[in-house]
Amino acid sequence: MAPEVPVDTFRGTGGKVATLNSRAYSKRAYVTFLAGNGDYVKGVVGLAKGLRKVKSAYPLVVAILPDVPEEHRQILRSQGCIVREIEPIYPPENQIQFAMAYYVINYSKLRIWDFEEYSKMVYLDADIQVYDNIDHLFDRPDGFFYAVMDCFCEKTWSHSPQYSIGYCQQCPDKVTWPAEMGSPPPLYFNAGMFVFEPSPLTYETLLETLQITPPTPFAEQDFLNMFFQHIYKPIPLVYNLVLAMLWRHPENVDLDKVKVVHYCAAGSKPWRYTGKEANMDREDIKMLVAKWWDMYNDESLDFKSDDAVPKGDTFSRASLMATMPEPEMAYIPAPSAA
Ligand SMILES: O=c1ccn([C@@H]2O[C@H](COP(=O)(O)OP(=O)(O)O)[C@@H](O)[C@H]2O)c(=O)[nH]1
Ligand SMILES: OC[C@H]1O[C@H](O[C@@H]2[C@@H](O)[C@H](O)[C@@H](O)[C@H](O)[C@@H]2O)[C@H](O)[C@@H](O)[C@H]1O
Ligand SMILES: [Mn+2]
Repeated sequence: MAPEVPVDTFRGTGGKVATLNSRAYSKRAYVTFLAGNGDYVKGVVGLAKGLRKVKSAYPLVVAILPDVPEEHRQILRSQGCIVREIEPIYPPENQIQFAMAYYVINYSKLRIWDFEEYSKMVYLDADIQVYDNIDHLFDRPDGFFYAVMDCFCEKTWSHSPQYSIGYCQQCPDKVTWPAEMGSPPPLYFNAGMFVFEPSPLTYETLLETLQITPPTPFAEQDFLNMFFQHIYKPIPLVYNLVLAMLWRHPENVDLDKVKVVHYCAAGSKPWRYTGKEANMDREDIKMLVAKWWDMYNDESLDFKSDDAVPKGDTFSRASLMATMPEPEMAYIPAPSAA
């Protein structure tokens, strides 16, 4: 009986050759975004260690702006990250004032659609931590944009009609959208985490559309919500717990089930946490910040060169595949001679 050769084995010699749909085997990766020479690099290190702890099968790509210092780039490489420099993206000239200044650099996130060597990516902000394996998100059907719904109740939304009437998509029956204000806003996602497919065509269209779209308060988050409105698919909150949900919609949160925590509430960035801002003295916030630091300080989670091929029974074929070159051809079991 001819030896069985796993169908998705990478390049080899001999045996009958069959081409496979290369998309089925194209690369997947997590991706985050880093700008500046400040302490967000700690967020990326924490994220890299968190993904390692949950045994993610896919690498972490870090899209960095040119202002990220070499020392920080080295730290990221030493943690097994794939560091990719990108050029900044600015919204249309003389209209920047309409976006909250703090968010303008986030338009540069759009460069990740240009990472066309990847067929599917999961974007995660650097102030996000992954506490449970979420690799299965890569298997969601292609052709959609997956992300978690945001909340409109924080003061950061005070510019919006939703906030002015107390409407939030997290509890649409509490304050119903008044007919005189037209139809309720379409479902709106938080852009700190999303599942997407890089593509040259999408990338080109994003940039062209951006040039004719006046900036708005939540910058690239508003823009992405407008751009992907028709293919946006909400995914459960466990994949991106926007911390304000803990005090704004506690009925929607089961902390024991949460897989991904997004430290986006004012004062909640673990690496600059003081506990002084509103809600930051809550026991659940203190627990989540401590959990982030435990992960960040856990030296057993530092990248080691043999990490590429995990040891022992914890290793999964997917993780081996993630470290193997993309199969250009594959072998199917040669017909048995017997
Ligand atoms: O000085 C900065 C500000 C932002 N970011 C990146 O941009 C993302 C979005 O900003 P932030 O998470 O602070 O926004 P929030 O989710 O808190 O609104 C961050 O997570 C980082 O990945 C960065 O690298 N350096
Ligand atoms: O550039 C706009 C940013 O908008 C989002 O953050 C906001 C949003 O979540 C609001 O709903 C909250 O009220 C607010 O606190 C929070 O900062 C994304 O997390 C971030 O990645 C980025 O896209
Ligand atoms: Mn964030």
